[in-house]
Amino acid sequence: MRVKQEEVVVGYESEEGREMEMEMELESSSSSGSSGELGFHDNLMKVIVVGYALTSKKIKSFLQPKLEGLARNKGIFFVAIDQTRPLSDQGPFDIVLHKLCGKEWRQILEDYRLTHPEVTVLDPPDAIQHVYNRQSMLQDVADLDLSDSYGTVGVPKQLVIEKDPSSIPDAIKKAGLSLPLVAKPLFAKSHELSLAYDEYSLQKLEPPLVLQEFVNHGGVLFKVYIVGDAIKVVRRFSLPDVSKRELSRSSGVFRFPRVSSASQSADDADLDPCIAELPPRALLERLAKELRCRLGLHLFNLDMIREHGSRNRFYVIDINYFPGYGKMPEYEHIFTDFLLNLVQSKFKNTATLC
Ligand SMILES: Nc1ncnc2c1ncn2[C@@H]1O[C@H](COP(=O)(O)OP(=O)(O)OP(=O)(O)O)[C@@H](O)[C@H]1O
Ligand SMILES: O=P(O)(O)O[C@H]1[C@H](O)[C@@H](O)[C@H](OP(=O)(O)O)[C@@H](OP(=O)(O)O)[C@H]1O
Ligand SMILES: [Mg+2]
Ligand SMILES: [Mg+2]
Repeated sequence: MRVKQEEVVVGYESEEGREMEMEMELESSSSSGSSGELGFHDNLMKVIVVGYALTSKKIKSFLQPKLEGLARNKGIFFVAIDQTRPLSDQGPFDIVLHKLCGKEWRQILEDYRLTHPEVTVLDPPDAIQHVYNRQSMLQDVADLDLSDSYGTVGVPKQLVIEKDPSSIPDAIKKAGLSLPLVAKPLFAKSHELSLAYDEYSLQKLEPPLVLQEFVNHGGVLFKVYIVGDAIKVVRRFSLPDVSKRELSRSSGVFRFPRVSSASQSADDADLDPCIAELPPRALLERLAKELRCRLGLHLFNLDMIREHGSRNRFYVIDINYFPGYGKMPEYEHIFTDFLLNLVQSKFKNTATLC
């Protein structure tokens, strides 16, 4: 029997009814070829229903046919959440995957988490809010102050300008920030970035802002994607270094509307090995584990740069919740295994972020 995915969505009178129906779907899909990977096929334990509430842009980039196909082979079904209906009337879900804005939506999710502790909501709205603010997002990295034999990880010096732009030159001097500076909107949903060569030009910008020291890093950054325990790193081109000479000769502020997304992969580029060498695996594992725990998130990425000329002095400059996993190599396998493990460990009562 072939059950269309939309039919899997609603209307099971009992959990057993839903499982029976989905097992049939599983049997029919496994006869057309098994992935041979981690899955529930062989013992027909339980299928996993993942309700998702995502923008159409995110659905397009993330929920690609290859992901859905691989998931189905592992017994995972993605089901669109209907935002016009109560969440409790839908599903039942094992996992809720979401990235939507708004206070009202956050409240709906919070209420649902309280009334449905058996469902894993990826991730808790409060933890997501914490990384949507460019001041709080880096605080945990600063507190961690990671330093071991593999290297050090910090954050660039920064300050927040809440309101009055005329206070900027004094605030910069008082905080002892060195030029050049990058100015970013305090709220990370906005991606406009400006690079300032002097403190006075920054008065043109509209607070609330974060002003951050620009760190020379050879024009290459590392995107560290985290999906639960899994880590994948890719290289991307970034803003070029600013020399002392250039700094002394220039002034003004240069605006970049969406510098990060526009930048190309640097994985296949012919680069100086001192710049291109990926951060040490052991350092990334420690960092990811600590941040998963401190941030209370399963799904995020870090933008990391290596200070140019240093051996392994790294800075985290940005943290993004539920980033563009479609650009992460092998994300389909990594993500589906993550969902399986999540449900299995919840079932065995061993689920933990830390
Ligand atoms: N402190 C810094 N030093 C050097 N380069 C920086 C710094 N901050 C930002 N950049 C550069 O500007 C880019 C955009 O900054 P950032 O990642 O903070 O913005 P974003 O809009 O949140 O990006 P994303 O699309 O990853 O969410 C970075 O990818 C990097 O190239
Ligand atoms: O994966 P990286 O290069 O870090 O960039 C991501 C941004 O950080 C995310 O904010 C984008 O997702 P949203 O458009 O859902 O915010 C996300 O959009 P996408 O999922 O549509 O690709 C990416 O642009
Ligand atoms: Mg970024
Ligand atoms: Mg960002």
